[in-house]
Amino acid sequence: MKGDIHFATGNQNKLNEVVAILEAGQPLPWTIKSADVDLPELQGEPEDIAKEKCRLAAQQAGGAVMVEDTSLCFNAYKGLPGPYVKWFLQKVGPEGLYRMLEGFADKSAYAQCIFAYTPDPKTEPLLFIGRTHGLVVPPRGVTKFGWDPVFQPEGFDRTYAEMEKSVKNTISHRYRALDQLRQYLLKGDVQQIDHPDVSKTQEVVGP
Ligand SMILES: O=c1[nH]c(=O)c2ncn([C@@H]3O[C@H](COP(=O)(O)OP(=O)(O)OP(=O)(O)O)[C@@H](O)[C@H]3O)c2[nH]1
Ligand SMILES: [Mg+2]
Repeated sequence: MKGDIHFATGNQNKLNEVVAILEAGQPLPWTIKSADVDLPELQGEPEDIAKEKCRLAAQQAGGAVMVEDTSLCFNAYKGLPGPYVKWFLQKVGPEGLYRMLEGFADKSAYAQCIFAYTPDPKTEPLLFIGRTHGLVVPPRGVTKFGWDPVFQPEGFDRTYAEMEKSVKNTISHRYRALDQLRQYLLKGDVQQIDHPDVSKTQEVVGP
């Protein structure tokens, strides 16, 4: 047992998926704890956002920390709304996201998840990027998680929202990024330096 890694997020749906993905794969010799820290919505390129988010989370949480930032990127919009999809979703909902592409023949998009991991607050975060390509379609399926009803991954005739979670969690942007982080943690010589001191933490995946 190597210690704790805090997954800092304010999004319960992300946490549920991360737990399910980690539990379905090769076990990690770390305990993953959730840290409900309030992270700012930063601006810029997704890679820079994920790194800075990780630095801020590590300062709050101490010890080893992972965060993720998710983008939904329309090819017709050269990658927008990208990391700003959260605001678009809040204002116009999934239906409005689909309508943004109404005048465009190209409805292709990709979902991108970037995990950033640091073993301690002083170390530059490492990035693990996962993309799933697909189409933006009129909403189908139960709206439980953000834009899931309008994203239909390549090779499927169902949207993320219509799929079993166990299927989404083997092809999703989140799975693809988290699996790389898992491989890194299993192979890498990762050492924990500080002991985390977060008040709002909860063990979610044990070794
Ligand atoms: O339908 C969805 N399927 C997904 O798989 C998914 N992953 C993220 N999202 C949404 O996209 C925005 C990302 O913004 P985001 O990365 O800043 O997340 P967040 O602010 O909710 O949490 P966090 O930053 O505290 O971790 C937020 O609106 C999330 O709800 C998803 N929606
Ligand atoms: Mg956020």
